[in-house]
Amino acid sequence: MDRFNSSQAGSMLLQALPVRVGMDMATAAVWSAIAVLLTTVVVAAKTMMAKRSAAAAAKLPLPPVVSGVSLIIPVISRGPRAVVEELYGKLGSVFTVGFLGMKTTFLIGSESLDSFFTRPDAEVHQAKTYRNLTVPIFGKGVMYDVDVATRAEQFAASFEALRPTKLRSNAVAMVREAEEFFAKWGDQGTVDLKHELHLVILTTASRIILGKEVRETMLDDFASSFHELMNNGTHIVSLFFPNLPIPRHRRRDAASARVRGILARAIKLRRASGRVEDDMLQRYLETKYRDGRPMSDDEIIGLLTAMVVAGHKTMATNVTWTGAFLLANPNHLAAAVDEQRCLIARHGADRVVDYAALTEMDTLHCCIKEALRVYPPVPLLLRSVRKGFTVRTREGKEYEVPEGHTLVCYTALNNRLGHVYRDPGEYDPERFGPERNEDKVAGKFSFTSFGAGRHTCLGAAYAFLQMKAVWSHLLRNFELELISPFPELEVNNPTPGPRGKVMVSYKRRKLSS
Ligand code: HEM
Repeated sequence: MDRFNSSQAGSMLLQALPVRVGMDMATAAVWSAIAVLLTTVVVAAKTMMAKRSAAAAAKLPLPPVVSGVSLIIPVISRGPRAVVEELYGKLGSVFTVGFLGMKTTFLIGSESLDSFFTRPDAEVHQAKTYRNLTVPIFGKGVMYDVDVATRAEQFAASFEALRPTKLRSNAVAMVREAEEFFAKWGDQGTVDLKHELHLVILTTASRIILGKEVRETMLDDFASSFHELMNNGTHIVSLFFPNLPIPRHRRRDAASARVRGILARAIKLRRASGRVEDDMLQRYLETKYRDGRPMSDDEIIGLLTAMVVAGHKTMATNVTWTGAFLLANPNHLAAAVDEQRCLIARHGADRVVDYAALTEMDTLHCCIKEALRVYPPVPLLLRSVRKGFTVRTREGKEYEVPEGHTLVCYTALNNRLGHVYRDPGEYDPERFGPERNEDKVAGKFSFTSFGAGRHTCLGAAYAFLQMKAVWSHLLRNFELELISPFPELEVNNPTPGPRGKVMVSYKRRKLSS
């Protein structure tokens, strides 16, 4: 292309020169010769430069490689994070794991992650790696099963329903749902907090995302089918072999059919009622693609499922970890309770907690964010390389990452780097306070629990509001105590949460200023 442009420029020069100087044939011949010479020199120089830069690129080494087979036993015995951390210590912030002919390159730390988060999909592709897991759950024709442009339109419709103006009304619904849900608890008792929090998050999502029809008439059916879908559809095996004929996948597919049936009924009811509601279902019903085509029912069902999946396990997991950490750390619990006391003193005990009040809860915000840092609900982000690129490591080395590699942003380690976070293994919400701001000062990809860049989470603001609505209600209305051991992390799950039950005892109280 460059060569073509240079020749073209040369011939244009040849055509233009005689006219400009208005000369005789001899002079024109001299100028023509000069032009040919110049063109030849330019073309030769460009070709040489192109060859040199290709040679330079070719000379860049590939990242150091380690055999995946040698990691199987360490991963099983010590867990993936410990193993990746050890490789990071030995090989630096960029390295490749080779396994069964696949090459997976880990990019650790803010300095190495730029290409992962900012390159266009044509070069660093997101969908391919997530398709296996999501198509059996969301169905075909949505999210990672469509081209980038269609997905962008589908996300734009979803984002419309998550805008700050919408979040104001969502916040009221979130607080109301929390009040109604916990009103069912007695004056004192013992509960599995994990189970309860999963339910309250799902109940609220069913109101704000799926709408009144599901919330009021089909919630139990939806909750049990959705639970079955998530339990069976998100195993690590499904990420690699989504259609393996195993009982787990048969249960997943049956649950998926039930969820689809429920959502199809909700759409029908909404259409028949002629009502216009303030929820995500309404948003999709009113959406038209750029070419004027409305969304099909199948697409709406797929997107509604996708939004509940994207938000439910992630938020439910994180509110549970937040609870476990607060109940295991009395000083941070006391700080979060004090903040609620101050807000009650400032606004009065009777003022309903609304969007403005939730956004004032900075201490609680940091407690939630710190749980997201320590145990990110999505610990592993994936991409595939379609066009090779150069990466510069924190240690100052340069590598070529070639086409065909899978890329990993391993948030579980990225969020715990010692040069970014002080005592990274400690639960310390104050690290996000204005004095320390540890994630901000260390580079823009230091905290990747919501991803970053091109595909950053669309629901982060929604998620913080929802999680604060739940915890501000609990802090104001209950004294809680963790009575089971501090939970361990689930294994073999791409979105791991706390393993087993998280038992707490509660006693009702009315917090005052
Ligand atoms: C604590 C809660 C949440 C966490 C930890 C979380 C985490 C993430 C992460 C890590 C990504 C980036 C994936 C990648 O780069 O490959 C992401 C993307 C996304 N999230 Fe969330 N999420 C949460 C809540 C939500 C909620 C409540 C919604 C919607 C209701 C949502 C909708 C989305 C969507 C649509 C994307 C895709 C964005 C894109 O690819 O352009 N998330 N989320």
